[in-house]
Amino acid sequence: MSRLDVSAIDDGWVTQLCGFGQIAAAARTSQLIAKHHPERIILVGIAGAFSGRADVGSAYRFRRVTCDGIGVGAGETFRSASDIGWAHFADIGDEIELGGWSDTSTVVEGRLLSVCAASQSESEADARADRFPDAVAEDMEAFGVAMACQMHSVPLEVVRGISNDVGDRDHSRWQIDKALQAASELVIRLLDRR
Ligand SMILES: O=C(O)c1cccc(C(=O)CC[C@H]2O[C@@H](n3cnc4c(=O)[nH]cnc43)[C@H](O)[C@@H]2O)c1
Repeated sequence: MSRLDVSAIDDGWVTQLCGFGQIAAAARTSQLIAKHHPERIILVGIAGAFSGRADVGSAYRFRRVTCDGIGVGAGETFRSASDIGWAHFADIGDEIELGGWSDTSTVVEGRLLSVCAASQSESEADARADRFPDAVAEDMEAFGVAMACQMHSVPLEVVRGISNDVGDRDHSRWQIDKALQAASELVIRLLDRR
């Protein structure tokens, strides 16, 4: 079974699961922040890469996360919360800046797109890639975690290992172990440069 190897990470860090999808991740993060009062948080896991924008088996650290899927409509007629003039909460819109580490050398340009339902075909992936020309990868939790962190004023870093191409539903092609290994290594490098 694939797992993230966090054995090399210093004491003082608490490792917890955030759950699946934006809602579980936001609620769980808020619960964990209330319990542990962390100085900072790192979200680590896997994500899909938009074609040609990231390599399967590599890991990336992101500067910003954008929510896709909360708003009105679907497909080409979808309008996001910000598009229709709504904030998600107070001054939090569809996009949240990440970071908090002084060293930004391993941060990738381009955004992480955090979706409610993963793209299920190449055409859905292409449509999302067209709507977000600077989106590097797609995940399902980062925006929810970022929302909770923003509300609690806790800096968040997001590290995602790329396990698959966005839209690819054939799990036999996914490289989860390699992606998690790359993500572990990037987190350890990040902790060394704090
Ligand atoms: O069964 C499928 O076809 C399928 C397609 C995409 C994602 C899933 C998941 O169950 C995602 C689990 C988990 O991993 C992250 N993740 C990994 N690859 C992707 C992706 O291509 N698009 C969105 N999320 C992805 C995600 O954060 C989930 O937590 C199943």
